[in-house]
Amino acid sequence: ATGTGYVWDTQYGWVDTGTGGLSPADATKLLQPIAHPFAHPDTKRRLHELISASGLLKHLEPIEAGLASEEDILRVHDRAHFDRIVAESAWPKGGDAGDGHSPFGKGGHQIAMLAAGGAIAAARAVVEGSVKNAYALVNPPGHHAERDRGMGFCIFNNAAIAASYAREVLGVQKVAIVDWDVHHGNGAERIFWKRSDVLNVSVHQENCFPAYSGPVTSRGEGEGFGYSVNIPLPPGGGNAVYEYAFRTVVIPALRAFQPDLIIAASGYDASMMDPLARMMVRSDGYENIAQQMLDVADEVCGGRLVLVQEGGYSPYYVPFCGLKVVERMAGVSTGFDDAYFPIVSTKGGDVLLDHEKAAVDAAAPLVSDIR
Ligand SMILES: Cc1nn(C)c(C)c1/N=N/c1ccc(/C=C/C(=O)NO)cc1
Ligand SMILES: [Zn+2]
Repeated sequence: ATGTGYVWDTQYGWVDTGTGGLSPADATKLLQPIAHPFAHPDTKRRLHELISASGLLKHLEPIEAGLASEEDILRVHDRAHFDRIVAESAWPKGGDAGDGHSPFGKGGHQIAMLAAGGAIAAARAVVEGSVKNAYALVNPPGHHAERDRGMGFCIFNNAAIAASYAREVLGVQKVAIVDWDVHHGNGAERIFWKRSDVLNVSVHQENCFPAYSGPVTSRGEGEGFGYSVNIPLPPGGGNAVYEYAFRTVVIPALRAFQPDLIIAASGYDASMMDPLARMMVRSDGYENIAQQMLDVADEVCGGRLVLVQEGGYSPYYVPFCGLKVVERMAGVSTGFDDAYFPIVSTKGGDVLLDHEKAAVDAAAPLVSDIR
């Protein structure tokens, strides 16, 4: 198949993230209400609008999100979690995903079901071959959501739900989930912790969020031992360490696993301008890892690659990072540059530092336990 599928739904721009940055406004703590909380949906709406205004949208195959079914959600999440989200979604001001810092508005369960449905629709289009690869620009994100609870702005684990749908409904045998959001992909890791037919690889800033989650020693259990790969990176890493981590660990892990489908939890919060982490990746750094993923997908699974949007909190920079990634997926150049490149290009991250190389080299031997 050729063509790049694209999922966006207007309601992804309607996620109500409340009045606080991470903590809701609280006069007793002098926490003021804020117009653009960290997880405000405008950041992802701006990425969609840049994809549209740049002309790239015309080169993409639109894929309808549709609501995931209860059955789709329950392949990954407990009934109790699902029922609580639906119940709190009926409250006048909505509820919380599960950590007290992840609010959603009234009717928010519907948008979360659309996000999971968008990831499913993208995976289905790729597996059925109506497109070669696909970008699911979904919201709210999902990679922190575990079976029994949401956290870190995540309600349902969109990528894990798509992976389970591909395996149990579409008959895909081996799925790899590669998470380059800057925060640890704890959700899919826990969900597939004991499985060896889903490989989970997470590249993240060490100890950023969840706290103390995703050390290199966290490798899975039983049948699943070796099929959770964690590459924690020291703060301050930029293009160089991400290029090195993908070239020397992530891509070899995918070659060893030989998946039938690759799903990427694609967040842009490792960027030079993100408020919720301390990495320094630029748009050209994201282009590089995207190209490495496209090449290995061509090599091992006929190019079957689905990117599912996760985090990314800079309304300035997420649009340009995402634009460059989707351009690479579609093999199209819009002719528009990263408008922030003059600002971010002189700030470093281009040289692999010894302690960064050491952190990646610590994870390299993990690949030998993948078959
Ligand atoms: C502070 C604090 N205090 N407490 C108790 C909690 C639960 C706190 N949450 N911190 C957070 C929550 C979410 C993120 C990023 C999520 C993301 O982008 N994932 O991809 C970062 C920090
Ligand atoms: Zn993140």
